[in-house]
Amino acid sequence: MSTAFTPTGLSALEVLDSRGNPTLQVSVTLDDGRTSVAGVPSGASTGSREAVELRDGDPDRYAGKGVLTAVGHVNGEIAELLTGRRFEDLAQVDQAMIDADGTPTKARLGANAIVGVSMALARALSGDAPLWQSLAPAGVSPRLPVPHFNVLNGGAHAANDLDFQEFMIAPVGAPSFTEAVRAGAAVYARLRGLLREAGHATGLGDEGGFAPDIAAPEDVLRLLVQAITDAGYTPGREGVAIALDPAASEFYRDGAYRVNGESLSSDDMIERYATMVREFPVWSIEDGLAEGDWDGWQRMTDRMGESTQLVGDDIFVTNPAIITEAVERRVANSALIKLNQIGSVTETLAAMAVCRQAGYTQMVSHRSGETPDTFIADLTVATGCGQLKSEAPARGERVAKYNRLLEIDAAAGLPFGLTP
Ligand SMILES: O=C(O)[C@@H](CO)OP(=O)(O)O
Ligand SMILES: [Mg+2]
Repeated sequence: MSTAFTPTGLSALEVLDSRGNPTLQVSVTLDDGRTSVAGVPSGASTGSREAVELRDGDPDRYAGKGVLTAVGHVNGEIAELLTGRRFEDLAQVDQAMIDADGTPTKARLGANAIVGVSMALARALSGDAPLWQSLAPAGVSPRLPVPHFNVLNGGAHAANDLDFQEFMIAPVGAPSFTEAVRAGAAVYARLRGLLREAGHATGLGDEGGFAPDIAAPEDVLRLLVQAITDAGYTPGREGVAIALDPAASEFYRDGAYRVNGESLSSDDMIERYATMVREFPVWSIEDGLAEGDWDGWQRMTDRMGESTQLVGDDIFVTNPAIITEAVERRVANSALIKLNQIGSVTETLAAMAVCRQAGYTQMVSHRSGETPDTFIADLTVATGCGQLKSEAPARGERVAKYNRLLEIDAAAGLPFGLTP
């Protein structure tokens, strides 16, 4: 990405995401004729410090509100800013958009507009090389990730009574990416069977996981262990482990965590997780506590950080400055990485660099509202972070990411697994 270039065409249009909400598709052309397109994802359980996704009119973003203002900004102000101008690299373009926006949260032009342009440009700049190759930071060895399949949905992603948002299966011990995908698909299929046999509904949540009416997280964990075993795998890090994203900000109200009718303090909640980790093969917990509960996070890291991956999502929002503060305060030991949470490719790579330097692991993530765009598959490989969550192996927009990784695996034969 070191050769200078000039964008000659830039445009956006409104398309639908996987939840049926409007989002942007951005197209870019460069002076040497390279073109590319990117689709912008959108979250439902968002952190309050995320870069601002511009929606038209009503602040109730999920009432089918459009993105025409953001589309207009790409077609108007951003196109005017970038086209015909010579740039040295993507970082320069991203900075130009950040400066033009002028707000700390990309609220004026819209993080959805800016990140779409940034992703489309990164892809155009890769030219004939695979995107993962051109995104790879110096000194980092590309790697195929352990896929994290969200096979059971609750919280803001499903209409059931389950407070925890995501129960993921993670084939940590698989010998290859292909085998990991097979394991994910097999356990998912077996889980469907178990739910049916128990008389539960097998309707799907927003991310393709099942959304049965099971209210206690421990009951779900029991079921997952059964599904893993029945599918012929060993539950745990040597086979198929479990990762949780309770998305605790969503059930934290008036200073207490509300889980399955109980009202729990931070310390109760930590105790509950410690028991889960002891009794079930849970290897990773994302957003175990709420985004504002930094003291609780510190205590949880103290208590569990040695043995369990503790991932910050809502609390970190892929923000390099917030992650830096977390490192200083010994909060969590891992960060979830979402491009649209910070709003540009350059800042996403910067957040991952902060993590690498601090010894924090990283898990690249989709959003609950997705498009078929596979950018995150390449980003995961490029940064060698070893973990991706793109959820259930059963919906086109999720499967697209896994299929892109299978393609990369077949073409490049890279190492697989968690960072050594
Ligand atoms: O909480 C999360 O990690 C994400 C993705 O699974 O959900 P959303 O995109 O709704 O924020
Ligand atoms: Mg999350």
